[in-house]
Amino acid sequence: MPPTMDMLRFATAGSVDDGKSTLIGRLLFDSKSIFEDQLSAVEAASTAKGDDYVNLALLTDGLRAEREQGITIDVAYRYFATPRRKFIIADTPGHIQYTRNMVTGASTADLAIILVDARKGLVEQSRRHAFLATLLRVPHLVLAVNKMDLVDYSQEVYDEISDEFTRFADKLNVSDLTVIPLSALKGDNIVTRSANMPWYEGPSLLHHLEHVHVSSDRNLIDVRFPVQYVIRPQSSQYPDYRGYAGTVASGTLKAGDEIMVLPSGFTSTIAAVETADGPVAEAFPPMAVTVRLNDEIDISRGDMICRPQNAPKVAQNIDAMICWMADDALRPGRKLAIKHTSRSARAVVKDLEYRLDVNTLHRDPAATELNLNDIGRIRLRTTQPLLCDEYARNRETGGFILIDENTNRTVGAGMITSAD
Ligand SMILES: Nc1nc2c(ncn2[C@@H]2O[C@H](COP(=O)(O)OP(=O)(O)OP(=O)(O)O)[C@@H](O)[C@H]2O)c(=O)[nH]1
Repeated sequence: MPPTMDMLRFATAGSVDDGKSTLIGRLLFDSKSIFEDQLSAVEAASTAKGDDYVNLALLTDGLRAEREQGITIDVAYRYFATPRRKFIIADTPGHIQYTRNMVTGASTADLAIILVDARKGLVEQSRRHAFLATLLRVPHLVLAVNKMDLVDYSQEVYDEISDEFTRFADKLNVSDLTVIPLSALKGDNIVTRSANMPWYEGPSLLHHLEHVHVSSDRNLIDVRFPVQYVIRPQSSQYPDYRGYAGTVASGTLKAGDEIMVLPSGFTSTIAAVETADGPVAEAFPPMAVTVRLNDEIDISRGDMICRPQNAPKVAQNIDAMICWMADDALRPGRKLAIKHTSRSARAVVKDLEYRLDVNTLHRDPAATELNLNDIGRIRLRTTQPLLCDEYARNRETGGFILIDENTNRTVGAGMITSAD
């Protein structure tokens, strides 16, 4: 099995105080990946607060505070591992600008955990999180019904929340949903099945995270290799060396494959695929590699290597779902910078087709603007063609971000629905 396949990236989402920090702390703690010194600091802080247990939220919050001293990073990534798998958690602070954070954290995730407080049941944000996760095509969704200890581990409470959420998820076409009752604080159903909930027959959270099948989620069919750098050492030792470096977005590449380069349309065959550690027999997503070709053709940054019979669209009219992330509203006529794969261009918003009410899934075609955290469908015209696919088919070549050219801030995340 390829080395990157035993890794799971997941994101957590929940409203304030649902227990996200406690859950992440618990996972890190129980998988023994907390550094001893951090742990003793947490113990000291917990004792100082008069808690009679180690407050794991302090750990996550402490790490988060460190990160918040830097201003540009919205999402912190944490790592832990079990003998079965490596895990990357995108920890997205819940309160402010949660759409922005969730989009950032979930856009590359294999799985999203949506937390709810068992005492409160589903709230508006739970539906929004579920909607965003499906909009971002996160392949696996977990509804974690937390704080079960505070509802006497009641099956009735759990069933009601689980049923209501499952009905909502059906409307969204969630492809894989798992609902787990747990207590992040007490550790029920986190690593092992809890004796407090004998009526629950599913897996513990960690067992599910270790076993959920993700390798088939990756698109290994459509070859898409956006060129990030052209490497020409210009040294007398390698006078003719020319390589194209980038990250495989989808598909597999190996020596001998016929390829086409867009937008030029020139064709060639792959001479070799190389990494920092030497040549490899095959490259697959998300490997960072350098591709060499058997013909000398003109290729620059932002070009795309694909297969002659399976090419992305070359398009300037882009229809997309947008999550708007800025305080100032998005209106038709606005000009923005667009970043798509390794390509940058400028774009103008031609039309706002509708704004979506995430709770009811109702479309409002009369809407004239998108405000902070709004989701809607827009039409863009770009100055240069994008080499793109529909997001439903390819998360890498179907996604883009919009940037305000005055402030250089990311103000929107887009998922292409069609392009011509
Ligand atoms: N009884 C009980 N309390 C819990 C559980 N999980 C979290 N809590 C408590 O709920 C409160 C909020 O937990 P946090 O982990 O800080 O919540 P959060 O969602 O991360 O909140 P933010 O970091 O502010 O977004 C804390 O007092 C926790 O100790 C649980 O399973 N059972």
